Amino acid sequence: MAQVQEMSLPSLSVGQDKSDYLSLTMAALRLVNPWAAAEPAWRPEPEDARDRVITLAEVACHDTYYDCWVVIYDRVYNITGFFNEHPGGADIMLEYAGRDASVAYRGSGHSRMAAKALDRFLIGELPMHERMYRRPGGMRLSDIPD
Ligand code: HEM
Repeated sequence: MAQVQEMSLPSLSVGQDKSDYLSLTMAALRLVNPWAAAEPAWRPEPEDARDRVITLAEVACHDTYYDCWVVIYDRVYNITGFFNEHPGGADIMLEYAGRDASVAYRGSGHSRMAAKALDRFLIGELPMHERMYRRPGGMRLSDIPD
């Protein structure tokens, strides 16, 4: 019995490579609960990534709970991991995964605080020819009929 313990836990002893211990722990967590050990819910985008030009076709590829981009006023946001934090709930946002959510966002009467919250998810903007709002002569939401 003592022999089995020595053989099965060699990398857990003090002084061994800590990364082995960490990966073992993460693997064990994944077995117990696959979501708990997944990637962190939200990670800030590097500053320069915000200047990226992202097409609607690329946005459309990110249309799941685990990988979700939306377009709001011609800007592209990666809201993966924000679902459970959203005061309006996850389902409502998931409906717009990979799509333009400008009208829904506007229609829900979001506050300035919400607009500020958006900023942390910004990853880029649409090319000029795909924009609806932020271009010369672009649409104004107040012009949209009821
Ligand atoms: C994508 C980025 C979004 C962010 C950062 C965001 C953020 C927020 C925040 C901070 C609130 C709290 C109230 C406020 O301060 O306005 C809120 C509420 C709400 N959001 Fe969003 N939201 C987003 C997208 C959406 C979308 C696409 C919808 C779709 C309709 C939506 C629907 C709602 C609703 C219905 C509420 C009101 C919840 C309540 O008062 O019970 N949100 N959101």
